[in-house]
Amino acid sequence: MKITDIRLGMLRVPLKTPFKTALRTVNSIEDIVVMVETDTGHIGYGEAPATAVITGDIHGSIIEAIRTVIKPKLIGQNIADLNHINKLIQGCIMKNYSAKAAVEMAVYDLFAQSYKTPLYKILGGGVPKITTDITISVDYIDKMVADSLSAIDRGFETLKVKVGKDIGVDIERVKAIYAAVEGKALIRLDANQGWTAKEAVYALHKLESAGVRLELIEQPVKAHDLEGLKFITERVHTPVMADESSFGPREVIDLIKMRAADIINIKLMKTGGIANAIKIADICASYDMQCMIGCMLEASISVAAAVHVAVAKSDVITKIDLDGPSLCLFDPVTSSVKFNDADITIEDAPGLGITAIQGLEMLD
Ligand SMILES: C[C@H](N)C(=O)N[C@@H](CCC(=O)O)C(=O)O
Ligand SMILES: [Mg+2]
Repeated sequence: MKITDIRLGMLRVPLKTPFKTALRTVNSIEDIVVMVETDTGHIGYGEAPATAVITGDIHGSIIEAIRTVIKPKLIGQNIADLNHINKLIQGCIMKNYSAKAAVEMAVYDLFAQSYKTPLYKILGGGVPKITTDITISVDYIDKMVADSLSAIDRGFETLKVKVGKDIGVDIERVKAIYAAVEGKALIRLDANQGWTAKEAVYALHKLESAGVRLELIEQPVKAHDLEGLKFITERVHTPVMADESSFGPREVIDLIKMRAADIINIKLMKTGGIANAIKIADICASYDMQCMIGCMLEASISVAAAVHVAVAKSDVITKIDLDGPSLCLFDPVTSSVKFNDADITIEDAPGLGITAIQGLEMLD
């Protein structure tokens, strides 16, 4: 099975409600879809969101990186040579992790299709059923409480509560949500780099001493502020998770050696794809460290790839934040990965099992 072409499309999906974090507000998903075509007629699918504030990637850079750098290296390559192809993708251009991830997951899709097997089985197997949290966007306190209660009504048992806007209001936001959902849902916080290290310690001590039990705090400080992350990790009981501070395996090794965080959030758009995500999971496992697998604001093609990774590495990936499809007004993708609010399952079909994408605009 040889690669004959790589085609691109744009997938637009409106969100149910605006997605608001300390970094940005978004009303719809607009992702680049990658289709890797082969001489056997098989097509592998991938997807890349333009999360400029986190990865630096924009639509134009994703398209250009794939068209002008990655594609010429991959035409003619045999899908059976998966590791060789991965090396070409990772080595042909610096950074551009979302473009690399989208192409690499399409190649993995084809590799698994060539064995007529679901991707997670090729990655090591597992039980094809996981449970995700749901994001509660940062907003007025009453709105966040109402959103939390309606998420619980939809069956979500873990809420990823966005903070990081204003430390005083953030403390009140979390107290109010905790009072409303205590005993019904677990709360994890994500400040998306919005606090200083001292503010984070202050806020977490206030919350801890008020009896608010949090599962974890994700990325309280700026991505580059590893010393700040360590300062917080050493001073609070709440586990600290690195998100924007950890992209690839090298950053994760640095964070572990510094003891700067307790948990790592793996995202395919930060690692540049599945191979590095698995590498990070294995590094963390060897240090007895847990991981989350997360997503950007992404539709269900790339999130499906993350679901396959989560299932195969469930020994170390113990926390799931794959709520992109649940935030969408509808799912335009038909695949073997079924997103049913908190419950995500994989049916038995080769590769990522994608059979149709509604409303895809071709870019070439
Ligand atoms: C969508 C997911 N729950 C999430 O919050 N992901 C990111 C933010 C992604 C984005 O801005 O697109 C995170 O910070 O964990
Ligand atoms: Mg985060």
